[in-house]
Amino acid sequence: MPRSTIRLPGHHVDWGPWFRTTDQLPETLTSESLFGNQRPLEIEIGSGKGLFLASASTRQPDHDFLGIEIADRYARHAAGRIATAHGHADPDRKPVETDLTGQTPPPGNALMVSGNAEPLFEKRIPDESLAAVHVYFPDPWWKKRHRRRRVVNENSVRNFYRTLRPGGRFHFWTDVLDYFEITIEMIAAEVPRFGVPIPEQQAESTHPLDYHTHFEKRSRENAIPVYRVRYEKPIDPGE
Ligand SMILES: C[S@@+](CC[C@H](N)C(=O)[O-])C[C@H]1O[C@@H](n2cnc3c(N)ncnc32)[C@H](O)[C@@H]1O
Repeated sequence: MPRSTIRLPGHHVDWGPWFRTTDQLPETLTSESLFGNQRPLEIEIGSGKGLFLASASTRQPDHDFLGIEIADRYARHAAGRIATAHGHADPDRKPVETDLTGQTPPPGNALMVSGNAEPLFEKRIPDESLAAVHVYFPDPWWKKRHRRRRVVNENSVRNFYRTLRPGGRFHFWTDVLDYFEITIEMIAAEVPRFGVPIPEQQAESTHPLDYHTHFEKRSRENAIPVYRVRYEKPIDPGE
């Protein structure tokens, strides 16, 4: 489904401190280097419009959340949504540019990065450092010859397993049955220590921003089935 042109945050939202380009990031990505604290760190790959990150980070102030989104305009839009969710929107704010230098520390427990998650997971996230990895409704790349472009692939699931701490979670939701089935088989073959996928439920929504993500909302409004699972890294990964 083609994506509509996305709005950038307005001047009334001070979103710059919630946004980074990849070259503004510290070399190693941890709660300490990104947020200056020791909270458990959760990463979402492909945050789209940022609904999950905005709601999860306000719901769980004792965790840090990093969203990585390759489409720059979406990453900026998502930073605006997060800033708004954390009360950094003011209709009376003067129309001044927000700070996009990456110098202002994130004012809360969430940060949006504009860039490709794959190289970041390859080298810049320490082993056993993450509390969770979230991938919701990744681009399907339907054609067989394009499947290697999927963000959940042999290499990325090995990196998810490596970077999750014992007990850490990998959440994977999709409305593409083929992606779901191939991924479940592939994880069983590539990272059998992840164990069996655990089905996840989505509660009924009471208002439009109550959905887990925008694609979840779209799927449910169109009665499209959604396949939702999580994996948990064993507490003793040697077992
Ligand atoms: C189908 S959208 C789903 C967005 C959101 N998760 C949701 O459920 O509403 C998939 C998103 O993943 C992003 N994406 C694709 N490949 C990526 C990558 N390698 N790194 C970061 N983001 C990526 C796309 O730009 C797109 O915004």
